[in-house]
Amino acid sequence: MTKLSVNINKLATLRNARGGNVPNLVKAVKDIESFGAEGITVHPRPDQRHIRYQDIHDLKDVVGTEFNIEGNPIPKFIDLVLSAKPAQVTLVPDAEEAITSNAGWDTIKHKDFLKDVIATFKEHGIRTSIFVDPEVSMVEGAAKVGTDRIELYTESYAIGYPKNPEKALQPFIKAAVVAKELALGLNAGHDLNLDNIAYFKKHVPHLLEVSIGHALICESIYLGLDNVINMYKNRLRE
Ligand SMILES: CC(=O)[C@@H](O)[C@H](O)COP(=O)(O)O
Ligand SMILES: NCC(=O)COP(=O)(O)O
Repeated sequence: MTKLSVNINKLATLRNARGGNVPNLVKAVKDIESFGAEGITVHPRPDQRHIRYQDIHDLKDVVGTEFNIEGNPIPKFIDLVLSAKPAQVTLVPDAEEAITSNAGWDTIKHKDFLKDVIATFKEHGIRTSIFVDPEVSMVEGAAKVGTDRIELYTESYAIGYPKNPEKALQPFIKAAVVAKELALGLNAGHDLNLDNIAYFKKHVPHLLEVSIGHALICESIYLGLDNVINMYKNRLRE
């Protein structure tokens, strides 16, 4: 079964836009989980443009499903995650000024750093995942740093899907097969949406979790949050 983890970054963007506390993230998380989400994902960036560090403290005892905290493992991020003790931490090599996540880890170049960071989180009982491009060499490098899971960065699939779904998906199928052979759990995310998720789920084996945020929140403006969450879940069950 592939779990749906809802990324609430863009609810925080909306909240911050007016300087108040609407939408209230605590209420939103409770509602999103009641609608059927199987996880909550947040990505506190260094500039706290949407999810703030305080949000993590406010949400850590509210999330009743799986809490997944994503981010670049700078020291203050590591301290934040260790204090929150989420179900999962996903390491993302974001440049601070990046408008969004735009690359997976070079798990060969950063092997020693990733080994140390992952060991720290695992010592504290936190499941680890690292954000990687769908490249076999990067998946093999991920296995060598001791991570529990990888998250395949799906932007290239989202871009290629409308033109040639089969071609866009090939690297992800290969990466998924290798991940299984190396006993790595498989997550995926970035730019997945209601149009492209079913084909991805149908053809990529061993997929444990997808984390979806930007498209899901935008689709919910038209179709409603409860309805959209269940539309994703139905597509993940096909
Ligand atoms: C790692 C990834 O692709 C997303 O989880 C990321 O959280 C999106 O970040 P923004 O919501 O800031 O675009
Ligand atoms: N890890 C991907 C994620 O959490 C959400 O990415 P997106 O759907 O906002 O592109």
